[in-house]
Amino acid sequence: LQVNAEESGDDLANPPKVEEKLGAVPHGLSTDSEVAQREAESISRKTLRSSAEKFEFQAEVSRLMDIIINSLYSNKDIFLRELISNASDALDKIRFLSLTDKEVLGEGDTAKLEIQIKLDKEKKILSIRDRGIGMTKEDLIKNLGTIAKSGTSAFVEKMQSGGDLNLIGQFGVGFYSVYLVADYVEVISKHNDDKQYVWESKADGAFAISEDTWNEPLGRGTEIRLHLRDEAKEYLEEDKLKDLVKKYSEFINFPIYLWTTKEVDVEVPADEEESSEEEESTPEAKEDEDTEEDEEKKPKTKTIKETTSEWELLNDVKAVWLRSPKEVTDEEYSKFYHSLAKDFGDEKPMSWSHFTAEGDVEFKALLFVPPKAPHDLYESYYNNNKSNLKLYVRRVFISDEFDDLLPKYLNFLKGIVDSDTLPLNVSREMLQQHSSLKTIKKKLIRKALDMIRKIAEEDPDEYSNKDKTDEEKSEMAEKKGQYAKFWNEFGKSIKLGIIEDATNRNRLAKLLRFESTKSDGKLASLDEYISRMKPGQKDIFYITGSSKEQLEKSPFLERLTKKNYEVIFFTDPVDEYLMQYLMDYEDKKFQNVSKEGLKLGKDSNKQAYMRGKRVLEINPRHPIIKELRDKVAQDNESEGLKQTARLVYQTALMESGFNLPDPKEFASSIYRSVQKSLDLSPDATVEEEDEAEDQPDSEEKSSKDEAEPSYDKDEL
Ligand SMILES: Nc1ncnc2c1ncn2[C@@H]1O[C@H](COP(=O)(O)OP(=O)(O)OP(=O)(O)O)[C@@H](O)[C@H]1O
Repeated sequence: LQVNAEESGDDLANPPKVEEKLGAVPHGLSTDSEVAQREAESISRKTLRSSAEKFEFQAEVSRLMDIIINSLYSNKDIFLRELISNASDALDKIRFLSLTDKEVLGEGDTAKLEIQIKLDKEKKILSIRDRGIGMTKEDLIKNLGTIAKSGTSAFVEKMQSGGDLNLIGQFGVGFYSVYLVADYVEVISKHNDDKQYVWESKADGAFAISEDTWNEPLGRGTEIRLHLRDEAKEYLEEDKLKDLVKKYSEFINFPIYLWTTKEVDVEVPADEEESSEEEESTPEAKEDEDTEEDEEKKPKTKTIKETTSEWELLNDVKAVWLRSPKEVTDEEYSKFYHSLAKDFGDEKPMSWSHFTAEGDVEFKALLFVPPKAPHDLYESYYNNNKSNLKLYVRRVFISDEFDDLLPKYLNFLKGIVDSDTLPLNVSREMLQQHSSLKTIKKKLIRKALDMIRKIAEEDPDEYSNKDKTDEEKSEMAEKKGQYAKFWNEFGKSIKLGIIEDATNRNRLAKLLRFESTKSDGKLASLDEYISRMKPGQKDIFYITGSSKEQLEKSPFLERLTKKNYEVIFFTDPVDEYLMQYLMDYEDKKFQNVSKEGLKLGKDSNKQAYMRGKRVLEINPRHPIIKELRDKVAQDNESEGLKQTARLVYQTALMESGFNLPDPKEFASSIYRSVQKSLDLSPDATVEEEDEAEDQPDSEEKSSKDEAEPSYDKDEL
């Protein structure tokens, strides 16, 4: 596991001395005196290099740096994992580019995808170097100072209200944590498309950039040099760094080496006097000696202490997800989650699912439910298709921003997917179109929903556990309250799922929790509601409003509670919308108790029907009607008509307050009337849709409604 510095030929291994540099300036651009001056300037740390181009940090970044440099935060260790994580990201990027263009890797040492850490005790410098993608001059200016990311102000706000600095990585500003331990930082970087540059800053509002004409050429990649503060001397200890890498960066997928120096015993030839004495012995005496037993022979060597240096590998790069789940301990899963999610809080993930999918599309996946929702979970929800899963193809990292690997509502999950089926040597765009992705997505959703269901099943507080014995419950004590916690953090995502994912609507509805008139201040599920339904009760009753307190005063509610019906309180703004999609559950329809229709089932249905019909027929400018007309006018072939029928169906549902007795039939009748008005062929009707077959016409349906009231009039 150890690499000799001489063999590796690394310049970190043999830092050039100033005298050497003066003799042969690597890039040949500076005079000797300039080099000496810059070297002196950088070491004195009084000012940034005088000849450098100066920049001001963007205001938010500057505030962030102030907070960090003045922080009394005790866990300063975190800077190392942030730098290693950045180095690993940079290596992932160049490896990805090399899939389609091998040349980008370069040759010799430059092509080695690894991370190196080196200490200079004398100058108090800690250096971390990667052979990743590197940064151009423009990248350095943008990434390290002038463009504030969305997370910058969020993090500053968090810090000002006493937040935890440990979470810095989640806000995308991890680099700046270097100022917890250093008062002066240099970033030396070389991108394939640019010259080598040095970025430097003392976190005093400004940074400087110079073309690097004095350091050794990096080939490609980035070296971060931290000039440590006096109180951060501990980071010059090899053992400290070994511990930190073990603790925080164990799961980095590239080798991390530390340049270690140690004293070792070495055998050297015994000195000349002793050997010459031996040479002088007589031939007879020599013969006698030879015939004596071997073990009595004294070695002609001696042991001395010598200082040697070598690269020591600190991590084991075997990917957790490729191991068998039986072999991975809970602690390892937990640590892997922290490193993957850059979530270094104290809490374990709520749950995980580690599985292999086999068949036409093969992949391994490891999904986690985080302990907490990230600060920006629902920010720009509708414009963001990017999942939080890292996609690998045969162990090569492809992207952590892959579109549509999971549906949006599951974007709170973290994890990795490693596929054997996807091709390696194609662009990200082509990969994005690959047919296997649909299957992967489908399987991931299933597994994710199963994992969430299990959180509930294993929670002794959950209704589903009522039939468990006390012993089983005590075994599950650790999971007590987990589902309520899940619901608190991610309940909204489940509701969005019900709205967006028709295929899994029922599965998601099982995960729904709410308070009700009978839930006793706790959360209840729909299954629990059904189990408490009164004999003869056909529907699930709910009421929507801004708070439970307000709803409890509602006269609509009173009418039902008097008769001992349970009513669900939906108080989240998204609930009203949710109930437009969740029309039934286990064959029970949902009824809003504050809608007029509740008086009589038959009236309710008929009224809703008429209301929807009126909206669609009377308002020709309704956007859906307009779209419908355009579609039908453009294309009266069956595909266009099917789409149109679907549109009408959805609109009908929406416009009628989702109380339609039979929306398909309703859609059908509206559709026919639109067709008529456009004078299209009577053959091309919605009946072409499988689902719409054998529907009676609307008149018949209305009379059927009357014959089948949903409620017993007397009961209500
Ligand atoms: N070693 C590196 N090689 C190449 N680019 C780097 C390196 N370190 C930092 N960068 C660039 O600087 C940017 C800012 O880094 P920073 O650590 O603040 O945020 P981040 O890496 O995007 O997010 P996080 O802190 O969550 O890792 C990165 O996005 C990357 O573009």
